[in-house]
Amino acid sequence: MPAGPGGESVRVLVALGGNAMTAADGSARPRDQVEAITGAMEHIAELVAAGHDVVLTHGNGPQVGNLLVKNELAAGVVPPVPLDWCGAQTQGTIGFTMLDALEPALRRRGVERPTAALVTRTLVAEDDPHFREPTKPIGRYLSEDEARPMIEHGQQWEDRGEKGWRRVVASPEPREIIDLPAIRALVEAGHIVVAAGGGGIPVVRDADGSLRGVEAVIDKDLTAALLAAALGCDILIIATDVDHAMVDYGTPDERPLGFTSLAQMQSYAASGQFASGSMGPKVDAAMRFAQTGGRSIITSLAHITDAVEHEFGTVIDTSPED
Ligand SMILES: Nc1ncnc2c1ncn2[C@@H]1O[C@H](COP(=O)(O)OP(=O)(O)O)[C@@H](O)[C@H]1O
Ligand SMILES: NC(=O)OP(=O)(O)O
Repeated sequence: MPAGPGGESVRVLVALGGNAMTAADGSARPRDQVEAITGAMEHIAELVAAGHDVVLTHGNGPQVGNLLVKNELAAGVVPPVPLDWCGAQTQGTIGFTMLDALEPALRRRGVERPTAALVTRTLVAEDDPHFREPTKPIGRYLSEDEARPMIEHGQQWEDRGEKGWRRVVASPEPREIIDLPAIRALVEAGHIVVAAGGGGIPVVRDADGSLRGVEAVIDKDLTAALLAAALGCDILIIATDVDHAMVDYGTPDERPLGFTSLAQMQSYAASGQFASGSMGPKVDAAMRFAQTGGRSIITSLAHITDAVEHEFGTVIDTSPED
């Protein structure tokens, strides 16, 4: 019998980190991406084969940053496209690559399910203060010396610790998933859906009601929290490259968080335990979904079935004292 923590089949939204779709050293050649995604889809197929109703979303930080650089470098030869177009292109590329890998992984487990990857728009506010203060790291890590000429050229880069420097771009708050009705219809019709990749293509609504893409990269974990609540998911899994969120991370006293009440997590977050641009938004998204009454789990991709069925990872839930 397929089982969630209480022995039942559950609806799970899995948000896959952009890093899970590149080689361990960050290399993003097409074959690195196909290989990483193929590995990731084995874990997804295992969760589906266990009987759970799975919806997928994914990051695009490494990919959208690389695409932006290609556009900038080729600007004298072919017309460059804006960042929101780059984001849309990553949804297409990552989406179809996920489906190509997921379908055979399901078949090997005797599961036949229709799949779909949906180009998804996410509404943001044009006056969102995050347009003025870029926070979203994208693309490759470079040394400070390599980043310096780009900074002098007007780009914003940030010291991201031991991995190096990374370009940062605007990342407005996701307000509404425009294509939610289509996602819901496909999910209810039994499809395994990949949606809202890279947090969704950021769009603003003009006075006449029409939508227009804007240059930004939305945090996919924050959109995932919105999507999970809108689809009535029981569990949001934020799958990344660490088994647990940790406190005192990177110090000799670091320790993994297991089951943690929402109130306790809020207190850790308020004391600055989770780095911005990496674990910070994951914890933020996890807390937002827990606040809607769901269960959020932050863990590594390899442990997603364990996370659903045996509460592995950092599990955030409302407990009676919350
Ligand atoms: N408190 C923390 N606990 C665990 N990991 C942390 C913490 N703070 C920062 N990190 C870093 O966050 C990374 C995961 O975030 P990120 O690289 O953005 O993942 P993804 O691409 O999977 O979305 C981990 O590899 C780890 O280096
Ligand atoms: N858009 C986004 O959040 O991508 P990453 O998960 O790759 O950072």
